[in-house]
Amino acid sequence: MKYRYIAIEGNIGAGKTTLSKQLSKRWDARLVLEQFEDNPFLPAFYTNPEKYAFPLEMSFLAERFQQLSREVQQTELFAERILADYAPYKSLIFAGRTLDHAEYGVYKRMHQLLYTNLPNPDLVIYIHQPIERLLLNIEKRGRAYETTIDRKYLEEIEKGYFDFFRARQDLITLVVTPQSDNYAFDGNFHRFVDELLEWNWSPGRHVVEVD
Ligand SMILES: Nc1ncnc2c1ncn2[C@@H]1O[C@H](COP(=O)(O)OP(=O)(O)OP(=O)(O)O)[C@@H](O)[C@H]1O
Repeated sequence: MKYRYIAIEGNIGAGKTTLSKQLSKRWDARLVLEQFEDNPFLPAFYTNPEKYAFPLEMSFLAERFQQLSREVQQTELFAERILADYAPYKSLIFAGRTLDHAEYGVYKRMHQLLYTNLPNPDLVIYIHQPIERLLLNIEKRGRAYETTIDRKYLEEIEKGYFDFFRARQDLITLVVTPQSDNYAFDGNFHRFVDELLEWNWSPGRHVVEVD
């Protein structure tokens, strides 16, 4: 298997979780899903970002490290494919936006200390969606605490991802813009992703046209 550990990434509301669930069934892969619903700081963060950003980021940091150590590191001996709906660096990107300079300094050190022990995905598929579409998706799913998410926040998170991809040319990242709103359930899109996994990608960021 060329790419055993794969992560689906993308901005808030891009459809990562739905696509990951579909692909994990298709590939019979071990599915690793972000557990954000259990984080009590998330609703608090959206009402008072200045006060709750730091505890939110620290709790995500610990929780995701634990989850990835368990699911990815400890299953390394098995041949099974692993599919996660987030990459280990996701919170680093969010923290770059949500924390102030000094807090981010502390956060980054903690992240480095913990995450150097975790493997990076062999391949990341970044689902790129226009901001308008993200806003519609967020509205449609109707999580009460997400109503304060605006265009500016989504643009900043997107920029965080793109800056990260530019800086980390050692990782393989495929940026894919789906053509239909229903892409996560679309057999053609699934086949397109299957084909992506046949290629020997060089490290770096690749923008891939969906056919
Ligand atoms: N590190 C973080 N800092 C702040 N907020 C975060 C962080 N990680 C996740 N979140 C928030 O948690 C919620 C869930 O994240 P996200 O929308 O990316 O996942 P999702 O709902 O599974 O996405 P998708 O629609 O692509 O499946 C969002 O409100 C997101 O902003």
